[in-house]
Amino acid sequence: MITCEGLVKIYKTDEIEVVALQGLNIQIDTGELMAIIGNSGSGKSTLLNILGGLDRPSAGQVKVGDWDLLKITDKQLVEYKRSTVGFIWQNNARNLISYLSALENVEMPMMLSGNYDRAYAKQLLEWVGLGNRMHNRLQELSGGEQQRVAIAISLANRPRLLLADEPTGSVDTKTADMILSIFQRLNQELGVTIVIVTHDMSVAGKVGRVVAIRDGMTSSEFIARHPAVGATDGHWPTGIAQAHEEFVVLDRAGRLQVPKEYLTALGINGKATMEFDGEKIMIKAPNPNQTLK
Ligand SMILES: Nc1ncnc2c1ncn2[C@@H]1O[C@H](COP(=O)(O)OP(=O)(O)OP(=O)(O)O)[C@@H](O)[C@H]1O
Repeated sequence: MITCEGLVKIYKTDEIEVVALQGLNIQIDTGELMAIIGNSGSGKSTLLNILGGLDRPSAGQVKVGDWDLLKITDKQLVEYKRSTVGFIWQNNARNLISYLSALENVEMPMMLSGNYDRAYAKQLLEWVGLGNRMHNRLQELSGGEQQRVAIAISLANRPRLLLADEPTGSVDTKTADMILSIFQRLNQELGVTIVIVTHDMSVAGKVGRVVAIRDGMTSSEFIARHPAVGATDGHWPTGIAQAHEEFVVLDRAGRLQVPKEYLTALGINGKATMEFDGEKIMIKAPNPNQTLK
């Protein structure tokens, strides 16, 4: 469903240029429930904003279904955002209108897009476990309940792709678990492709695949060994290691990212030696006794 190849995003502010994505590659299949994990500033939100049509890429390839987000016109982008993609943010205030009821909030995007469907709006609120609170005003709901309303809203226009930026960032563990269960159900029952961006390692154990981003590039990938097994201890890498197998990501040119800790531990800086013994490849610090002549 999603293909990014050599994706680049450069932010230009006055004289400073920030390269937020530097040739990122990622492939996400239709029907996946996956997470993108990375430290602050690694480029996660930038990627999500590009996939959501909120920001434009600088270069590279980015396709979502039939849409080419590099070449898309502004008019097509409006249509893309309305028809294909739903968004959930950590701070749900920007999705919600506090003086309207939960139901009215879900109906609002339906009205704006001309697809008003009260029965579906109610069904969505049932799905997120708010069947008995749908007539309450938003301001009468807790933060966790509001976040669940935001999930219902994001699905109002029946998007095929749901993008969630730190959806569990401002809720307690119990609510976070509930939100992730809702995602699992929506993914299984509606077949919505769901991409979650987070630095919350406990999310990792509850999705099929985790892609780690470092410095604006995909670095490694964790695939669930058994989709039903979820790490609940929230620890990285132990929790994810139990449920997932780790792979390093290689781009088409054969480039990979070696974790900084490994390089530091081996004192590798700038140059390394590489050996292939027929089965494995070994990267070592250059031998200081071997000087180039
Ligand atoms: N609008 C912008 N203008 C300039 N630089 C930006 C802008 N948005 C993001 N950046 C920079 O791009 C880099 C990647 O930012 P991004 O928000 O994508 O990271 P992130 O992984 O989502 O971080 P966090 O977890 O803290 O949200 C950072 O260095 C950030 O400062």
